Amino acid sequence: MVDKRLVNLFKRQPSLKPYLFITALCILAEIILSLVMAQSLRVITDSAIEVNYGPFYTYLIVLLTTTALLSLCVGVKTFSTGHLSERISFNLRKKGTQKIIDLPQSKLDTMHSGDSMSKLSNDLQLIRQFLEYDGYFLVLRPLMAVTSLVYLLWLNWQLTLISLIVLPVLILATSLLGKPIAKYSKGLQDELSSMNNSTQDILGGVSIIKAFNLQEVVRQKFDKQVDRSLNRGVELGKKRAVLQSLTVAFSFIPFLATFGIGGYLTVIGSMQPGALLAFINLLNNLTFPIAQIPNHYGSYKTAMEGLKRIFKLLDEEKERDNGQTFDIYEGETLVDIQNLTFGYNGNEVLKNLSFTVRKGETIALVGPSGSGKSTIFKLLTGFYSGYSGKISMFGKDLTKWNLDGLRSNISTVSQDTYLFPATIMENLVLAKTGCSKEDMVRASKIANAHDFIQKQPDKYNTKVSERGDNLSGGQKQRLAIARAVLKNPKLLLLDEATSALDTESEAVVQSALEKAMEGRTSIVIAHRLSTIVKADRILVLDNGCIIEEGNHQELLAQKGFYYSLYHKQFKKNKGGVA
Ligand SMILES: Nc1ncnc2c1ncn2[C@@H]1O[C@H](COP(=O)(O)OP(=O)(O)OP(=O)(O)O)[C@@H](O)[C@H]1O
Repeated sequence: MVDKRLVNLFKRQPSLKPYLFITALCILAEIILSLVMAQSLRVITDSAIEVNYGPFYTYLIVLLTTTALLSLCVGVKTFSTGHLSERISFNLRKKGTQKIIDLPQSKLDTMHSGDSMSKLSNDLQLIRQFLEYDGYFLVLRPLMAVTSLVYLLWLNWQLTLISLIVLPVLILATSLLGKPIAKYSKGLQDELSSMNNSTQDILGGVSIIKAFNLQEVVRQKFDKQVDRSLNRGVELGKKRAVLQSLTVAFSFIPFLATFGIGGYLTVIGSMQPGALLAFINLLNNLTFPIAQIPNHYGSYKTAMEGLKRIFKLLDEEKERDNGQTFDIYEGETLVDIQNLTFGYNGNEVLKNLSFTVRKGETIALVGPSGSGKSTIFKLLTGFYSGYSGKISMFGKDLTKWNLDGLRSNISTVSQDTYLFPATIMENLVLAKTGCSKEDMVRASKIANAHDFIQKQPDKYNTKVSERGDNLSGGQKQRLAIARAVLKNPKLLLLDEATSALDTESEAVVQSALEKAMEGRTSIVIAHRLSTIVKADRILVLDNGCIIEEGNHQELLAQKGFYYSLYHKQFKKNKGGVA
């Protein structure tokens, strides 16, 4: 009955055991105290009618003590369930975020960030609410109902059976209505998740939306999504409303029966007034919990749906963390690729590639868009696996490398530069923990970044805003180059896409890239003629195959694919962007 994962949540956190124990004690105490309270009411009433002061005062004290203990119990229970729910939801959030960091890039590329956000916010909130409130009552109320029933039967079994004649109808009605509630809750969670995805997409692409005047289209699409979620929410609300009113209606019938028949029995002297009072008091503990159980159960189902979605993320396989970090490599061939074939989802993108990169060389990758240049980078850095053929990095097979170890030897400057919302200095030093200020300034100078950093309001301590919006595209790229240089890598992977920059900025970035490459081994996805001309070797890719290889002059002399690419793309840009 109880979801195994829920049990495991507690099992995995032994530090929560004391709080679970306290919560269980509170449940037990509440049950016992409610029975004591009913019994006290009974004796107090009867002894007052019989003018018997001894038991009257004794039970009055018992009643007052019980009330005080019940208040204490509620306080302790609120603290312990609050603690449990917070600890568990924080732990899940921590693990979920950690898991996202640990996922392989191939998995991340198929996920939507909005969906992950939904798991770590909406779903977690539902779990938190359940653990803090409904979970407690889902255990307490059935137990309370059973003990109250036993006490009622002991008090007057005939009246109990008559009063509870409608109980099966109440249980049936509430459980029948409880099922669709769980179904609608799941639908609502899925809708909320896809709405989160859209919000994330809108936030990420707001400038494009404005630039292309897509506000109305996006608004309408989003409105439709909001309407769908709203309808689900309204439907859920309707079902809950029917459930609530049915519950109230049915739970009143036992009281009416008790008042009528119990009142009559009291008048004719077959039942003591105190017993009637105790009966009514405990009847509340029986019918009310039963009526509420479907609500708590609905919340349980919703929370378990959320937990299932979170566990789906937590159960994803991590990027491999095995392998070795090898010592400094003294050989000449840094990269050796033999018969490399690779595809995404069964579509071959790289076909039987073989090439080497020797120490100190600059290799330029050129080829039409979609020919597989960036994919080579993704494989060399271990972001994607599942290739056939052999990739040897720094003298060792890539599969033998520990990925952190491998990546510590490589710096990548990609087309999209990501800067963290932190200071410029923090963004730079993450490349090399413990580097000195001098190292950082030196790297920034190589990347043509030092001068513009000095002009920022707080120099190296200037805060970069979200997505680096307070910096120009060229400045962001130069910071990314500085970060790459600061790492002092054995291999530099550069994507030279400077097309988004104006001519002046592009020249500064280009010179930064050239300085970064000096004296290093680099593979460059080349877009500029100057880079291609200076490259030791050019690999010409088309449709995932290396179709030509050589330096600029050799390739021109071949008058093949490169020759026509050069005339179509590079020559007209004369040192500019392809
Ligand atoms: N994560 C992915 N999932 C599925 N297909 C992908 C993925 N990444 C790239 N591709 C496909 O692989 C092919 C090669 O892409 P790649 O990015 O390597 O080309 P490229 O030569 O770098 O292109 P460009 O010069 O435009 O950046 C393309 O057809 C692309 O659609």
